[in-house]
Amino acid sequence: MSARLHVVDDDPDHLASLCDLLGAAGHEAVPFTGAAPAIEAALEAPPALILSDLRMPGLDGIGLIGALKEQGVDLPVILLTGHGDVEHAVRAMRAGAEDFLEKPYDAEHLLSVVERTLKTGRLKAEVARLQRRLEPEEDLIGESRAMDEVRRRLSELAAVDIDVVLVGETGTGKELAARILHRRGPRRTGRFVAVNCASLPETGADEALFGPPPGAGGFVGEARGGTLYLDHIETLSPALQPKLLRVLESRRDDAEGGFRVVASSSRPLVEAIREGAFREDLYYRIAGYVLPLPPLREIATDIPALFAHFLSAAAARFGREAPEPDFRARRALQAHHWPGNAHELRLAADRYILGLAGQEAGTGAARAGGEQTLRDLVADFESREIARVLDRCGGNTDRAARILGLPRRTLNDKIARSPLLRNGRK
Ligand SMILES: Nc1ncnc2c1ncn2[C@@H]1O[C@H](COP(=O)(O)OP(=O)(O)OP(=O)(O)O)[C@@H](O)[C@H]1O
Repeated sequence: MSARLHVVDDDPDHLASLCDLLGAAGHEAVPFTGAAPAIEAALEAPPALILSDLRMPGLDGIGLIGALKEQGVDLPVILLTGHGDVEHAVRAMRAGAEDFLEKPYDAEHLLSVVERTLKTGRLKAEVARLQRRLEPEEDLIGESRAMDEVRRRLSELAAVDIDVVLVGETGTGKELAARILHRRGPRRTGRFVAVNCASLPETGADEALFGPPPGAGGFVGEARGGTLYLDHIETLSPALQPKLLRVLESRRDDAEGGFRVVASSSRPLVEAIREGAFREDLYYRIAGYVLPLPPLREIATDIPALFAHFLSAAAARFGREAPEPDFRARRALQAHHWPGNAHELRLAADRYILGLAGQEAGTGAARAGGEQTLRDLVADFESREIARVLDRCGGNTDRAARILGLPRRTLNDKIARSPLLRNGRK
């Protein structure tokens, strides 16, 4: 199949003969006598591949690959190296060259390498297209000002390929945000490797992270060219912190361009630093930008939309009808504290769809056939919230009423009406 190829060589005779050869094979070969104009042209209209000499005055072939990567252009580049120039060939491959050819090259061999690379490129594009269709891009839901701001920041940060620390309570969408940073950034063709620092085993964590030869395999190796998501980094053991620091420092000299780090923490890392639980030098390696994610109670206007999203997902998962939104319960949904944020809201939606909302709490609100209204569901949450606060206050209804912002009589009424609370107070 014919394709448009960019050919780069500072020697005009070589350049002309390469273009002739590729043209005779049915391709459109566009000549460039230096890396800089080739990069500019590739940014404007990316060719199917670039065939470039390695050694050129000014920016060489490896510099060309680096510059394209930096600009977020993912293109296969084949480099032409001098005969027996093993050191440069190795550097070329490490820098991310698709392949290399030794000069003087055999015309047939050159054409077969070009064809193979074009075929791989077409397959990759097809796989990416199918993947996009199978996994429609998820975005953060919410129309509040705070959520708007988070989405805008994420788009800006994704484009500049900076390391980011996401700070937020459990279920505030940190992992979803990290995936968005990866998917919209220049490393999107690399892998997104998620590591939960909280579940790294005491022994063997080293190997899992860094692989057998230091820095070669493990999660860190898999993430090369992509994004390493360090979930719950505040829990990374003191023994592993200096090791991670060393790996991150060596990223700078990594010929393959290293990887992007997105870390998440459930509390501000500066707090952990103050307590001596987190290394300050490690913090300054990863905190290119610190983005806080708001808890649901601070973006209460977004709760109904997110709940509706989880309801329709649950309905699809359990093969049930998605219910009509019930606006009467809107305020009550918004008044709940949702300490588990999206995780808790998703479970609530599951329970609602399965008709389990009132039953579990013993409020007696559940009806047969999954017919509870959102009101029942909210009554369930309300009872749980009251029980939690009463528990914290040692059963003192005066104090509980103050914390809950309810008149004491209203609280007593609610306790009298809820079997869960009545039983709890016996
Ligand atoms: N604003 C949002 N819009 C759409 N989906 C959301 C939103 N917030 C969270 N979710 C979804 O809720 C679930 C939990 O979110 P996620 O795993 O990203 O949270 P997290 O902060 O990483 O949690 P944890 O701290 O427990 O690891 C995911 O399925 C995520 O897609």
